[in-house]
Amino acid sequence: MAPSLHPLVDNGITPGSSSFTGGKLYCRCDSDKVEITLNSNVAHNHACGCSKCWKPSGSLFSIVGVVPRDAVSVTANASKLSIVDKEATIQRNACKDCGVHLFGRIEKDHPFKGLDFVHVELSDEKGWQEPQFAGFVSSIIEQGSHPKEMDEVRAKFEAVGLQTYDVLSPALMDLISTFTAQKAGIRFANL
Ligand SMILES: N[C@@H](CCC(=O)N[C@@H](CS)C(=O)NCC(=O)O)C(=O)O
Ligand SMILES: [Zn+2]
Ligand SMILES: [Zn+2]
Repeated sequence: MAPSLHPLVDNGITPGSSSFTGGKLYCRCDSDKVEITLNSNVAHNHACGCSKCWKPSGSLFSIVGVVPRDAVSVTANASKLSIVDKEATIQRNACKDCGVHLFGRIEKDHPFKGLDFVHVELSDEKGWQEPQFAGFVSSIIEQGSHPKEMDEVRAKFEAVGLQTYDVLSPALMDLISTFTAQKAGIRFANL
């Protein structure tokens, strides 16, 4: 049987709603769930194959998008949250009991500082932006996927209309490089 990429991808992509303005995320504990309120839809939602992003069990990929950090609040059971790796660029706040990552925050100087990383499958609401692309695809090999399965994995993404990349999409890589260039003193006209 072909491996599951992610439940939000395997059977085709459901488009989100441009008028959707946010909702709540919950961890997967049976009781005393951590609750996060997002006052925004996500942007740049995508599949990520890296080893650090939270994935549902049985899935090869995470689905992760960003929201302005001002749009994120912990509205219940904040005491259950703990940062997975304080040294990582993205400080992923996970539920200590069920392991789900509720939000990832960047505190250091970085092009994506000010944006929090979230997984919209933790919400019951419909309307979240649909995945736009698949990134860090080759990284699944580092977690045990066979190199010979990669053609099939990329073909499955392409069949549902998602482009695959081995880092991020060109638009996001351009943003990162623009930030790096500006930090080095390069000034671009009309930007
Ligand atoms: N091949 C590496 C890639 C890790 C990586 O660079 N992940 C990206 C996408 S989430 C990133 O921005 N990481 C920053 C971080 O995890 O803090 C892995 O799978 O662990
Ligand atoms: Zn939990
Ligand atoms: Zn990732």
